[in-house]
Amino acid sequence: MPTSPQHGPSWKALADHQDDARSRSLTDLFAADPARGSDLTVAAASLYIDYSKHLITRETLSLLLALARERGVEARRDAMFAGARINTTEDRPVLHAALRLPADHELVVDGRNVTTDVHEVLGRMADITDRVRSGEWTGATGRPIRTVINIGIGGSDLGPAMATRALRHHCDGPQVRFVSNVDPADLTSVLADLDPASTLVVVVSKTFTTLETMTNAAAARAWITGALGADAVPRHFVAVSANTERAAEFGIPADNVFGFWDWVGGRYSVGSAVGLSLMFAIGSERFGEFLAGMRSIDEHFLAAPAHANAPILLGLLGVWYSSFYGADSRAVLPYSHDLARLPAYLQQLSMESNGKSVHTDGRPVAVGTGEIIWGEPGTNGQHAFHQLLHQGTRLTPVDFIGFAQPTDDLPSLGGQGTMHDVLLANMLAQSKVMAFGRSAADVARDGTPADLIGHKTMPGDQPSTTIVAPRLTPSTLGQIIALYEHQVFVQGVIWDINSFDQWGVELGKSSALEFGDALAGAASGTTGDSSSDGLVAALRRARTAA
Ligand SMILES: O=P(O)(O)OC[C@H]1O[C@](O)(CO)[C@@H](O)[C@@H]1O
Repeated sequence: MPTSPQHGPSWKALADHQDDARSRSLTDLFAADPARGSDLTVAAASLYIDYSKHLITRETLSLLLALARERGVEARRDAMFAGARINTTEDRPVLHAALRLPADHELVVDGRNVTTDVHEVLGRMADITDRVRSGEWTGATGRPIRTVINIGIGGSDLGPAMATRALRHHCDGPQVRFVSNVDPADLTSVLADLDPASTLVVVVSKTFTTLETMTNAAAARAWITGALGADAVPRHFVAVSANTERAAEFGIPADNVFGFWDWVGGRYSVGSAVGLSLMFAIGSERFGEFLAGMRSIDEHFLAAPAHANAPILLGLLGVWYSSFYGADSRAVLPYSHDLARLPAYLQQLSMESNGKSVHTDGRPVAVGTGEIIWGEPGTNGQHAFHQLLHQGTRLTPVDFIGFAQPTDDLPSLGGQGTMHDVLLANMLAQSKVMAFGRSAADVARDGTPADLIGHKTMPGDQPSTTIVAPRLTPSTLGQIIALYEHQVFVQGVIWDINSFDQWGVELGKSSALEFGDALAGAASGTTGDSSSDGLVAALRRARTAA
């Protein structure tokens, strides 16, 4: 049984080393080690990752790598890829990596070759995708499908929604829209300009019990049947679920149900049938490239030695800041407008996975775990929250993500270079300024009045990783997703937490049902606390107010 990480010799060595390392600025570290800008980098598939602007020395790195060895990261990784039941609280294997295995790769779990099952579903997905995109699949009145609506939430929404937006340039199928929130404003606004006769609804829910999704799906069914009659459902609804019985009960015929398995966590499911809407948008071939991109990072994670293994290095850096520096959050700043939803996607991936406070055996965790992930596309964030990153008091590691080649480009204002160059120049400038800042002496040299020197001094030492890819394609998007998946995994192993359950969200779900009754006036008495009682009463009063 793994011990708590802080009891091992590597943790102690890192804590001692950190006392020493804290006094060294990034400016000092680069001056003392001019090669670090090229040495502290790692290549993974087509990603080039610079981690030189972190508050680490080469000694820190070797101590972190010793921690990874001590915590058995590589053995745990191998166990995950082999199908061991590492999701212990739910007694399940964790096999999202099997979703991108080639068809001839055998992986037997519980007596079944899971790759056969995966490719059977991928084949069915490709078949319906081709029929919808070609117009062969028609709605109940014989009209081809022009719009697909993905109804799902959490992992059944964020992955395909983020990826469909990111791959806008590769979308040449029906228009795909996403509905997730139980706020009726979401569904209503999405349906507003649509014709039911040319709309296909994909209901995505691993459990097929999630209240938000079932509510939206029922409302969408009423919208379809209201216009086209009850018999229209099989022509206008398909389902993606690990619970095929429930999907059938909803009225979706088995032929229209695309399964996946309990060994795929919701937040790790974009490569499964959960990606069906994405496949409708980009086609099955590009979806295959997306999976191959993920696979290329899986292979890197499996084969690269730890010191050159991107997910291991990035996972260790996440632990370094969360557990040793007490950093609460990490900003993810894609310098790509098409990746606008990546921070939201990574919020679920990381926070639902590692937002845990007990070890795998249920004992409380005594070190900082989990990271708050947030961010906006560059350059928008620069004019909103970067001030805090530049001159605030908090240590906030940053991930910059940029692409050498643009998806769109226009001439720059000055006519020199292009807007994409301006975008990239801003990314590079932000990572430099955050790292090295500007000293008081430098500010004073400019003739700045003494009373403004403190205000204009930039402390620097805001650490960052920069991830660069040639271009935003299905493959590179898949690579970025898999990189983060495995980073989250590495952190969970080091902290010895189960990154694959999410018991914490259950209580809120059952509590919401009770409040539903209270708001409707169906429940009598108290909700159990005076604040909630007051809020229910205020909402009920305000409903009847003019
Ligand atoms: O796909 P389902 O079963 O509807 O679940 C949706 C989401 O709800 C959660 O279970 C909890 O928020 C997520 O893990 C999951 O992605």
